[in-house]
Amino acid sequence: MRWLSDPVLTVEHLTMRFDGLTAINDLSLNVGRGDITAVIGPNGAGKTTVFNCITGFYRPTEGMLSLKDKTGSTHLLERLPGHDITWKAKVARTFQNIRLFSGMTVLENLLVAQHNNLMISSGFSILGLLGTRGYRNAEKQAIDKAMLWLERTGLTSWADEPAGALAYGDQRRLEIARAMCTEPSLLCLDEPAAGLNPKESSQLNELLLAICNHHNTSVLLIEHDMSVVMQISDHIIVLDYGSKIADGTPEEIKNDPKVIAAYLGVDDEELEKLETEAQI
Ligand SMILES: Nc1ncnc2c1ncn2[C@@H]1O[C@H](COP(=O)(O)OP(=O)(O)OP(=O)(O)O)[C@@H](O)[C@H]1O
Repeated sequence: MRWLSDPVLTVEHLTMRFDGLTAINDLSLNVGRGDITAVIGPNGAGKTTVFNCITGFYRPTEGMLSLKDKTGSTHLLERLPGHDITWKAKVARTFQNIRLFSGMTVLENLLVAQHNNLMISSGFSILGLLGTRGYRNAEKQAIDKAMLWLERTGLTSWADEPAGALAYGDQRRLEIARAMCTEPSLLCLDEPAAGLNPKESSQLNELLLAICNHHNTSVLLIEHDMSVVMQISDHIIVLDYGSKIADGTPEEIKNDPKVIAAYLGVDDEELEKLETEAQI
C-alpha cells in the first residue's frame, strides 16, 4: 500500500466552501507514488473540486496539500500560484471537456506544452531565440519528447494535422501526451474515458499503466466508468457529499456497503441491511 508507505501527494483536512455550500468537508487522503489512484463518487460528490484544489484552480478554504516531487522536494500546493504547481511541483492535468489548441497541429500542441523550457533556454531574449546552441538543443529535445509521446499514444501519423481534425478518442490521448511532455510527478485526469468506445477505453488503460510503470509518474483520475476504475486502479477513494466514505483496493471498495449505498442512494435502514449482509 504505497499510498501509506510512499505518498506522492498528501491532502490533510481539505475544506472548500462556496458561499453557503461546503463542497469538500475536512477531507484527508494520500496518493501513492507510482500508483493509479481513482477518485469516484456520485454526481456532485466533490471530485472535480478536489482536482481544482490540487491543481491551483481553487484556493482551498482550509487544509494542506503537500506534493513530494521526483527529486524528493516537498511543495505545499495550497500556497503556490497555479503556474508554479505545473512548473515547480510538476502536477499536470486534463479536463472533463477537451481543451486543446484545435487550430494548431498535433505536434505544435506538444511543443506549446514545453514552451517554458524553451524560453528558459533562450535566456528570455530575442538573440537566444534566434540561434544560440543552447536554444537549438532545447528545441531538438522538445521535438524529440513530442515525437516520443506521439508514438506512445499512437498519434505519430497525425503530427502535422490540426488537433481539431482528430477523432474524439485521439484528442483525449493527445491531451494526455501534452500533459506528459511536462514530465509530471502527478498526472490528474478528469474523466479520461468519457465518450470512448470499448477499444479506445482499453487503449487508454494500457497507456495509463505504461505511464505509471515506465515514466515515474503517478496518476490520479476521476472516472465514472467502473470497468476502467476496477481494472487499472491500485487504490480507490470514494467521495460522497464532500467527504471520504471509503478508501482501499478495488476489491475492498467493490464490497463496501457504504459505497454500494451511496451509488444506489439507499436510506440508513437499507444501509444497515447491506452492512449485515457484507459481514455474513
Ligand atoms: N465554483 C463553484 N461555485 C459554487 N459551487 C460549486 C463550484 N464548483 C463546484 N460547486 C459545487 O460543489 C459541489 C461539488 O461539485 P463537483 O463538480 O466537485 O462534483 P463532482 O463530484 O465532480 O460531480 P460530477 O461527477 O457531476 O462532475 C456541487 O454541489 C457543485 O455545485
